[in-house]
Amino acid sequence: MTAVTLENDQTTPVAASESGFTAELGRRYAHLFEDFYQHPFLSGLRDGTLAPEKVQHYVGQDHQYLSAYVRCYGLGLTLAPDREWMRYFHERTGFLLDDESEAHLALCARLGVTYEDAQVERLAPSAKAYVDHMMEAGRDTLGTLLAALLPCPWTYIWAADRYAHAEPIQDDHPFAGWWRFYADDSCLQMLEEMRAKLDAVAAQAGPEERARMELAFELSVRHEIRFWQMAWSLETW
Ligand SMILES: Cc1ncc(CN)c(N)n1
Repeated sequence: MTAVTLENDQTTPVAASESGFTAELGRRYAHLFEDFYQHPFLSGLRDGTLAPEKVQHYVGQDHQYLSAYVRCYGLGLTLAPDREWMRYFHERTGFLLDDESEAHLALCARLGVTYEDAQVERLAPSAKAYVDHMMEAGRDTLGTLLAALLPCPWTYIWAADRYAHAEPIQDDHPFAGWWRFYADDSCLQMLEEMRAKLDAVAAQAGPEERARMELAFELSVRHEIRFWQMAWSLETW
C-alpha cells in the first residue's frame, strides 16, 4: 500500500510533513494565524470592501513600520556571527527598501493618492509597541531577534498564498496588486529561507534561549493582529 503524504492545504501555516523549531511554533500558534487571517481588516482586503481611509491609515503606518523593520536588520548585522549572515541581512534589506513598497504603491493607486499623501509622522501606539518589541529582541541573541522578525513575512505570505489558492486573484480585484505581491513565489522562497535559518539557530540554542525565542515569536504574531486592529480602528495617540 502506498503511503499518503498530507500536503499543506494552506489553511494552516505548517504542512503535516514539516518538522523543526519553526514548524513547532507554526503548529502551536496556528490559532493566532487564524485570528490574523479572519481579522476584518484582512477580510476587507479579500472581498475588496475595505474603506479607503483604513487602507490609507495602514499604508502610512506600514511605511513607518517597515523602516523600523529595516533598522532591526541593522541589529541583525551587529549580531551576525559571520559574513554569510551579514550577506543575508544585507540582501534582505535590499528587498525591504526597494521592493516591498510595491505593495503599498498598489494600494495607493487604488485609493487615487500618491505615496507621499499617505505618509505619516508618527507610529500609532499599537504599531510602536510592535516596533519596540522587535527592537528589544535585537538586544538579546540572534535567535531571539530572528524569532521576533519571522511573523512579519510569515503571516502575510501565508495569508496571501492561502487566499490565492482559495480564490485565484482576478485582474479586476480592487487590491490585486497587494495580494499578488505577497503571493508571489519569490516571497514563499524568501520565507522558506528565513525559517530554515531560524531552525538552524534554534538547533544550536539551549532551552532558556529557545523559550525566549518562542515568546518573541508568539508576541510578534499577536502584534500582527493588533496591527490590523490599529488600521481598522484608525488608531492614533
Ligand atoms: C505590520 C506588517 N507585518 C508584515 C508585513 C509584511 N512584510 C508588513 N508589511 N507589515
